Amino acid sequence: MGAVEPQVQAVTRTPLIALLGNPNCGKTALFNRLTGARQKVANYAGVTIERKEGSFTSPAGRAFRVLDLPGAYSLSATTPDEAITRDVVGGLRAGEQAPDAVVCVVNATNLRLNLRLVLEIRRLGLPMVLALNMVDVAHKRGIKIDSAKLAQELGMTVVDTVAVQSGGELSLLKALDLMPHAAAVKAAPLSAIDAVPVEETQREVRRILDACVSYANDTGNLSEKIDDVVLHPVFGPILLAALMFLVFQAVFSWAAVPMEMISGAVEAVGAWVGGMMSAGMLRSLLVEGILGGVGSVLVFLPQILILFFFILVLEDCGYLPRAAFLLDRVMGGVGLSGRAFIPLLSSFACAIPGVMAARTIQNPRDRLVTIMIAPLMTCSARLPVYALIIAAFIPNRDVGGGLVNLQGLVLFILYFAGIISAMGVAWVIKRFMGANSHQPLMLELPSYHWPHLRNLALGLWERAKIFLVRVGTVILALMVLLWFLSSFPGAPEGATQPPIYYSIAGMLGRALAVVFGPIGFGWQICIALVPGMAAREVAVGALGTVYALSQTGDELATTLAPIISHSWSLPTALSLLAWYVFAPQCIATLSVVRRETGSVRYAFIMAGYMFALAYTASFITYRVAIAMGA
Ligand SMILES: Nc1nc2c(ncn2[C@@H]2O[C@H](COP(=O)(O)OP(=O)(O)OP(=O)(O)O)[C@@H](O)[C@H]2O)c(=O)[nH]1
Ligand SMILES: [Mg+2]
Repeated sequence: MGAVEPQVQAVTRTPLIALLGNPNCGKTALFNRLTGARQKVANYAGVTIERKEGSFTSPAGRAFRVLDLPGAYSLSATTPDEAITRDVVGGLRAGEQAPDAVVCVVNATNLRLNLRLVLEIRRLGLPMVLALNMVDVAHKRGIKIDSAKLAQELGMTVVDTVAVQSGGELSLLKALDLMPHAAAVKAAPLSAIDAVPVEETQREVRRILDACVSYANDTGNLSEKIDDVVLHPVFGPILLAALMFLVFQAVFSWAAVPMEMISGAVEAVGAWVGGMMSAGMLRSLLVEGILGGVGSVLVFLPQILILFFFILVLEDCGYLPRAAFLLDRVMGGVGLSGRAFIPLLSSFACAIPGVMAARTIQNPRDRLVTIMIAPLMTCSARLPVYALIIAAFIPNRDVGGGLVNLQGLVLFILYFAGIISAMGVAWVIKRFMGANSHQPLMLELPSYHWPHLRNLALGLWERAKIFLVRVGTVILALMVLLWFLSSFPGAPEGATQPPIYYSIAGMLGRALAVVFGPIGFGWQICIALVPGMAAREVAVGALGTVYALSQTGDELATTLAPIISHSWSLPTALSLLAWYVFAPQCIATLSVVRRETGSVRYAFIMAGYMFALAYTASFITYRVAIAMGA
C-alpha cells in the first residue's frame, strides 16, 4: 500500500503553490486577488507573520491551493517569521506537505534587492513562476524590464502582475494553467541554498540586471524627495508629533456628531421599550441590563473607527517605517530595537497582533522586551473607558487660543503616559537582563503611495465588524449575566440602598472595595472591574448596567456619562484613568504572550508587574488629587 499511495496522490491532489518573495513586494495583495481573501495588506515590511492558505480555480478550471507566507530577504532565516517561510518551503513543518510549485513575487522597481532570493529559491529545483509585481509603478518610473530575456536568463516563466488592480493577476493565472500536471517534484534540501557564496549570487544578479533592465529617463524617485522632509532631523520629529496630535484631536472632535446620533437612538429605543412595558424584571433586563450595558459601549464605535482610519492611512501610505527611523534613537536609548516600533504601533489597535508582530525582531531578548511592554500601549478597547471618563469630567472646551480641544489633549496625554511607561519598563527589564549593544536599524523604506480607498474601506469595515460582533456576543452575554448577578437576591425589607447593593454582584463589589478603596474605587466600580477582565470595554458596559440599576426613582437611565459625573469625585475618576493606563485587563493577551514566548512564566510576570504598576499609579494619583483639593 505504501508504494501505491504517492502515485495516486500525484494524480488527484490539488497542487499547492507557495507565494514567496521579499517583504512588502505584494504577496498578500496577490493572494487576496487570487483567492478573494481579505488578508491584511499594508505598505511596510513584515505585515504577514503567519502562513495563510487559500484556494482558487484557474480560468481553465484547474484547482489550486495557495500559501501566503511572511516575506523574507533570504531563506537563511534570521527572524521567527522568516523561519516560518523557510520551514514551509523546505517541507520542514511537521504534518505539512511541501509546495509543488513556487510563485516568486518580486517588486519590479527593486529587482536589485529582490532577485537574490529568486536565485536562492531556484536552487531548490521546484517548478517556478516569476511574478514581476508592481509593474504599474515601474512603468511610471521609466524602468523597462525585458521579460522575455529575463525568463531566458532565469529559466522560468516570467509574468507581469499588478496585484492591486482588478485583472492584474490574469497573466499569472494563465502561466499556472500552462504548468505541466507533473507528479510532485522533490525539492533539494535547504542546504543547497547556501552552497553558493552570497558574493557570487550578487554578481549573478548584477549580470542579469545589466542584460534585462534599462532605466529610461529616470526622473528620480519622488519618495526620496518626500523623505528629505519626513526624515529631516528637525522637521521629521515635528511632523510626527503634529500627526499624532491631530489623530487624538480628531478622535474627539469628528466623533461628536455620530456619537450623539447613536446615543440618541439608544435612548429612544430605551424610552420606547420602557413605555411599552410595565415596570418589572423583563423591562429591567432589557432597558437597564442590555440597553444600558451594550448601548454605553456602542456609542464608542465612531471614535474607534476614526482612530483606525488614521492607523490604516499611515500603514498604507508608507509612513510607518519612517516613523520607526525617527524614533530609533529614542528607542535605542531604553534598549529597545528600532524594529520594535511596528509591533508597538500595532498594539494601539490591540496588544494581540502587536505581540505577534514581535516575530519580526531578530534578537530574542529584544523580542521578549517588546512583547512584555506591548500591552502598555493603549489598545483600542481602552478608548471607550478613557472617552467615557473624559466626557464626564473634562469640560469640552478649547484651550490655547482655540487651537486645542481640552478633551483631545487629555486623551493624548493618556496615550503618551502609556508610551512613556512602556519605555520606562523596557529600560528596567533590559537592566535585569543585562544590556546588549544596540544594533543599527535595518529596515527597507517602501515607496510612498496614496492609500488605496478600497483597502481603507475594507479595513474600516473589518474593524467595525470586529467591534460590533464583540458587542453583540461577549459584551451582550456578560451584560445579561451581570444583570442577573446584580438583580438577585432582591433588596431586604427596609432597605435603604438600591437593590443591586444587596445582590450577589453587590456583595462581591463591596468585598473588592476593601482592596480598592484606598485608590478611590467604590463598590460599583469594583463590580465593573471583574467582567472587564474579559475585555476592557466590557468595563464600560458593566458600569452602564451597574449605574442604570443603581438609579433610585423611576427614571430610565441609558446615558452613562452624566450619571458618573454626579456619582464620582474627580480624584476617583483620575485614579480610574491611571488604573486603565496599566491594568492587565485582558486574558486573551496573556494567553497569546504565553504562546509566543513558549512559557507561562512571562504571562504571570506581565500580569504581576502591570497590576503592581496600576495599583501604585492609581494610589498616587488619587492621593495627590485629594491633597490638591480636587
Ligand atoms: N502600485 C502597486 N502597489 C502594490 C502592488 N502590489 C502591492 N502593492 C502595495 O504594496 C504594499 C505591500 O503589499 P502586501 O501585499 O502587504 O505585501 P507583502 O509582500 O504581503 O508584504 P509582507 O507581508 O510584509 O511580506 C501595499 O501597500 C500594497 O497596496 C502593485 O502591483 N502595484
Ligand atoms: Mg503579506
